[in-house]
Amino acid sequence: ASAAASGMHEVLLWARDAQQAQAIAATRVNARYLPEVALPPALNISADLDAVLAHCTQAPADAALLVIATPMAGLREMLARCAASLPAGHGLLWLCKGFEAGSGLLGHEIARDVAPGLRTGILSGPSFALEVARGQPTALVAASFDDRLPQQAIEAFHAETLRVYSSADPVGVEVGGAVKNVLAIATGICDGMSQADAAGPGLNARAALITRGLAEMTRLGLALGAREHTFMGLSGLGDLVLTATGALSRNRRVGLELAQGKPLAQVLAELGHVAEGVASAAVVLQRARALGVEMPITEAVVEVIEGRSRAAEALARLMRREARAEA
Ligand SMILES: NC(=O)c1ccc[n+]([C@@H]2O[C@H](COP(=O)([O-])OP(=O)(O)OC[C@H]3O[C@@H](n4cnc5c(N)ncnc54)[C@H](O)[C@@H]3O)[C@@H](O)[C@H]2O)c1
Ligand SMILES: O=P(O)(O)OC[C@H](O)CO
Repeated sequence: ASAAASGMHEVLLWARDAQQAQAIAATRVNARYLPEVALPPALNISADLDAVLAHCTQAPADAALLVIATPMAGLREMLARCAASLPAGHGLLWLCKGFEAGSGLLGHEIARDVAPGLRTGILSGPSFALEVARGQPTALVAASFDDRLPQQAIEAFHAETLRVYSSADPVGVEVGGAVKNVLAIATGICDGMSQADAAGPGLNARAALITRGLAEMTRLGLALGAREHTFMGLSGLGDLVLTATGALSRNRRVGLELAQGKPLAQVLAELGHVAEGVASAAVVLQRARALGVEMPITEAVVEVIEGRSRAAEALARLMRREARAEA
């Protein structure tokens, strides 16, 4: 919202917590989630979703764009509420990266269920919110089955410090965004073990995890109907490298702290933000198994998250796997 409001558009930010919305409007700072960033004066803030949606309906369908920025757990409800209020053909993007716990669905599959009349898609790619909000250079990808929606995203967000590419492969873009979170937990665990023991896994192991992680992300994506080259792009390799190695990643931090032996519940309580890879890991594995896709790194992450393996055992099991062709 901050990025768009710095441009030429009218931007309305909805927050579900009325007190928080009031505080943000009064102080121009989101003290709980982005305390370092001063919000643009042009940004309007409201806690009344019906009023926000009614305002959107006044604009022609091609001139207004809704962006859902909740965790994956809130996407279904938000899509349903938007679909109930917006006229058919309205454009809507989400930023959520994950598989829905329970249903095991990706965002575009949920949208097909609950918002079939809207033109929907994903805005994804390597983008720590803090850097985007500070105006640090970032490249994103907007993906949709609708051919006009990526262009709308470009018109809304493409600017001097934010490049927006378009993609017609929402499946690949969503698989990349969801699986990289699980792989960032894996590299966090690996790096946490390296920090604890100089004779433990090191930088070679991290590079191997990222590369073989990309291979398993691609295998799942192809089985779900994605295009292979998407995984070499911003939402695949790009977001994987960022999240697996970047100190701002919450998923990576979960892995680092699990490697220190902290219980998952404590790690999540201290984090205070969503780490989507935690909820997505088991779902990724479930969908992979249903499709006959092997995802050994994801399997190791699930074992550690569920407390069935210690990090060292999970790594040893990965190393004992039979030799195979790289491709
Ligand atoms: N933070 C980042 O750098 C970043 C970058 C790109 C994409 N994402 C993705 O965006 C999504 C949100 O991440 P975040 O970092 O903002 O999470 P966060 O935990 O920091 O903040 C989540 C926000 O959503 C609100 N929220 C939670 N559940 C909700 C619900 N059911 N309905 C409405 N609001 C709800 C919370 O009150 C909070 O304001 C995730 O899927 C994440 O993977 C995050
Ligand atoms: O902090 P993370 O691990 O949720 O990652 C944030 C973004 O998805 C990075 O692109």
